[in-house]
Amino acid sequence: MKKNLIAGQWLDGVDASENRNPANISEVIGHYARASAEQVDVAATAARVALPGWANASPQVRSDLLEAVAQQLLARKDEIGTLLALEEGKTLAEAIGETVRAAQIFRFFAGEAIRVAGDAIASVRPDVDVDVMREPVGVVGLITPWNFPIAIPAWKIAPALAYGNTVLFKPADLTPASAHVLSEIIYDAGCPAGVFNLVMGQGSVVGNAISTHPQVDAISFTGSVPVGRGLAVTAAQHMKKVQLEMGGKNPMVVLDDADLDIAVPAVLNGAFFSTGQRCTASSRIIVQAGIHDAFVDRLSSEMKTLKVGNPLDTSVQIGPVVSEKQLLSNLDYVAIAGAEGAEVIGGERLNRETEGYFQAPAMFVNATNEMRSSREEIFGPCASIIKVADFDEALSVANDTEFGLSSGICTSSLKYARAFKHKSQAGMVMVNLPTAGVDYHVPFGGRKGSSHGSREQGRYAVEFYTAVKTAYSFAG
Ligand SMILES: NC(=O)C1=CN([C@@H]2O[C@H](COP(=O)(O)OP(=O)(O)OC[C@H]3O[C@@H](n4cnc5c(N)ncnc54)[C@H](OP(=O)(O)O)[C@@H]3O)[C@@H](O)[C@H]2O)C=CC1
Ligand SMILES: O=C(O)CCC(=O)C(=O)O
Repeated sequence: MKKNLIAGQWLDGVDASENRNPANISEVIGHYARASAEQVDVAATAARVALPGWANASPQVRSDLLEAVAQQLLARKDEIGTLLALEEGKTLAEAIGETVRAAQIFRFFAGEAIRVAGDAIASVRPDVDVDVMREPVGVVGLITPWNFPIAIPAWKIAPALAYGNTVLFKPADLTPASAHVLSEIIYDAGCPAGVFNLVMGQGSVVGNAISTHPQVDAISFTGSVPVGRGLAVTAAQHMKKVQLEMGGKNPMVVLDDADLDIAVPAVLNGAFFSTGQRCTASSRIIVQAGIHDAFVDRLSSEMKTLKVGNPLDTSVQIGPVVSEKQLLSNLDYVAIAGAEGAEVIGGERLNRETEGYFQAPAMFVNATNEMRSSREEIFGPCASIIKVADFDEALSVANDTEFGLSSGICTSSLKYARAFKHKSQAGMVMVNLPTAGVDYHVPFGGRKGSSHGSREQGRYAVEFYTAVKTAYSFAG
């Protein structure tokens, strides 16, 4: 049984989750303690008690801790990547890559910890100095999803600790193993008791207890739109700072002048890699009429060659869907797209040597942007192909969505690339690149229904994880 870390102690929970391999559902990866609301209370109190010590610790101490975590993640990337692939189902290469990305994030924020800066601004009054300073927000609750079970925790925990906050971390109940290893590494690196608390368990119990706890000052969440919206309301009721990263229905535009050698791999990657389980996945492929048929032919023939199977087999390109619930939901959307009049290519459940949640990638050709399958986030390896007449229609369809996380365009025209970068209503815009797969050191986030609050990652994370104080002093 893997335990929670509360107030510096590894503690049992009230019950436990059973973590199973989605590529081989008879294989149990481990049992993970689920905390109670009372244990969340103990963790929150410990985080509050630990806050002054950590907030006032030398930035070098915080930096050294984060660097030690980065080094351990790098040293153990193959072992952790294997565990991650086993519990979440992404391929070994993707899982090791995600572990390295987590290490790079910790290393980046090890640097940021010693670069916290303010402003000295001239006062409008004589002999008065004005200093704008950044202080920790306080106790932060970090609630993360299953699809990036080590990178998303890393991009919340590392800035939280770098800027002097104390942490309550709740990973997804479905994928606690990578989060648990990361927590052990943070503990072993010498993090003081109460500064970092791991509280595993279900969202309805542990997540709810964190988001309503009076000692928690701020909540950073990544996950679904309904839960995110609920957290925004709860945060407002409790006057907590909140940051939400939610869904996407990300468009990839392919213009007549696109290079198919760039566009097809970009769409294969953006739509189907990581089994389509990325909030940045390309799920609406908006293709200009002149290139449409050639693009669809080539995409469908290359899609059919993608090898779906056990993520530990290094020749496999697409691992299983994460859970039975998610697979059934994906299969429903495949049926919906067909019933709505799209021509469905692929998308069926697949049998492999072991019993798992395997699904063939799917294209919904001749889709329209009005179809449910083009409007709702599926979160599986499924992409609608929508034909348009010209750039203006492509842009209008791309922006016609409640979401606004990432978007992309494949074109050889500087004019259209530039126009798309400026007019796309998304937080992240890609030119001749997949909509998914972002750098770790630049801002991450979206607009409209995709995100709420300030940006994550890179130097922009300082906005969420610090509070600004303006200090006036009279020296006359
Ligand atoms: N934008 C993104 O990056 C992601 C989007 N999604 C979208 O969400 C859908 C469902 O995925 P899922 O993981 O179930 O997403 P959820 O939003 O349900 O879960 C995300 C996190 O929030 C927790 N949570 C759930 N309910 C509450 C609550 N009431 N209060 C506080 N925390 C809560 C979850 O806990 P628990 O683990 O117990 O459920 C998990 O840790 C996907 O199909 C996809 O559309 C999913 C993952 C990432
Ligand atoms: O595309 C990426 O690299 C990140 C995607 C992501 O953060 C997510 O799906 O939650």
